[in-house]
Amino acid sequence: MADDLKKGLEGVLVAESGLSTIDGDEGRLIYRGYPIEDLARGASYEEVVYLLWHGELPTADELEAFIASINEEREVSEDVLDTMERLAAADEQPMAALRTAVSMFSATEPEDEAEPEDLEATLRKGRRITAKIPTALAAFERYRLGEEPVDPHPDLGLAANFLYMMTDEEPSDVHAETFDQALILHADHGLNASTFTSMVIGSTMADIYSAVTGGVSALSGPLHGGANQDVMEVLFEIDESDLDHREWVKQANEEGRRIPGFGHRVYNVKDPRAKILQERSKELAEEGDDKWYNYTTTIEQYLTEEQGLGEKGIAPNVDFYSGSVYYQLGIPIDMYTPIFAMSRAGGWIAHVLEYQEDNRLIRPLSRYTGPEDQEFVPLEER
Ligand SMILES: CC(=O)SCCNC(=O)CCNC(=O)[C@H](O)C(C)(C)COP(=O)(O)OP(=O)(O)OC[C@H]1O[C@@H](n2cnc3c(N)ncnc32)[C@H](O)[C@@H]1OP(=O)(O)O
Ligand SMILES: O=C([O-])CC(=O)C(=O)O
Repeated sequence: MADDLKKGLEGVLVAESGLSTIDGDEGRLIYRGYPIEDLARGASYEEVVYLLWHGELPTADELEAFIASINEEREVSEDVLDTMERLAAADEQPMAALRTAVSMFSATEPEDEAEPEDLEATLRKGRRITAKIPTALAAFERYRLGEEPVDPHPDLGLAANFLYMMTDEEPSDVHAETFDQALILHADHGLNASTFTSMVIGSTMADIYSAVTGGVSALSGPLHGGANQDVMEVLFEIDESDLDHREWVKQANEEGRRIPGFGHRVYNVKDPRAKILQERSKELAEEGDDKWYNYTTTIEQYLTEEQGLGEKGIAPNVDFYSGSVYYQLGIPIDMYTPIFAMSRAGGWIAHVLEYQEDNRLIRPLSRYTGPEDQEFVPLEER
């Protein structure tokens, strides 16, 4: 039995994958050989999902067919809508509503009899999940606002359509493009905690709905996707405090409080996605309110240079700048993590498909530290 314990599985190699790779020292992220910067600049979210699922960028015809096959699956059942309405009325968190919705999608899965080994069927189910997540999430938001859900817009892509369904207004080109880029940047990231969760579930040959529901659950935590909401909460806290934002951060740091959006298991330098989102945040700030952009850049500079976090390899991760981007797009704060899930679903599905092609049950070991040789005492004698 191996006896070297790797807490948090740090540095443990558990699979081979052709999907994405990270250079944590150089700050590079690559999806199937393409630098994230090129994809963010030139592709759409749907193109990137096609790339992840099929291994190659689509031709124009392939993309058109792929988008059509997603768009025709956008509707969610009345049961899902009713549930979103009830959860909104009960003041449930959108991430919990999304977890419930994804789990419910399987009730209307037309291929629920397909064998788990039928990866073509899994791919089609993956398309249905990808198509329905924005609809369910937007409906939840509409119900929270006391409004009726908005039907999907047949002419809008996944990113723009989500903003449209949430607000009942077609987004500007700048907003739609920025949001599409954010989705691209969040689509995949090696064996992060939520992807690994989906893979573990997939490795039991459970269905893709279970794997994605598990991914949503794992992403929700503040150490993972939940940090994007926390960043904005911290910015509000700073704004409301009497302290200047540098002083606030200094004090928080001295109190041992972790700054959300900083630090990463793999990156020792600034996350390349944070760099792109920072640029987008700056552009949006130039159009409107530059307060949040200024806070984030000053805090980054202060923590990295003056507090020396940079030297320790603790730098902004993707969550640090996504919050101020989404805020400037007018998206409610508790929607940030569900939006991350909306994008990452593409990556979860890709990893499950890839792993199940040559599946082996994931089942690591733990070292037993409990007592030995206990003598059982019957209940009535205890
Ligand atoms: C999409 C994503 O999931 S990106 C990550 C989103 N999460 C966050 O932004 C939450 C804040 N960050 C963190 O909590 C961590 O950096 C994690 C969870 C992301 C990574 O955790 P790990 O790889 O396990 O690192 P670990 O928790 O061991 O920290 C290593 C060192 O960096 C320090 N550190 C890590 N993150 C931070 C932070 N945000 N602020 C200050 N110090 C930090 C730790 O205190 C520790 O210092 P020490 O060695 O002196 O004790
Ligand atoms: O890779 C990680 O551990 C976390 C992360 O940045 C992501 O999932 O995008």
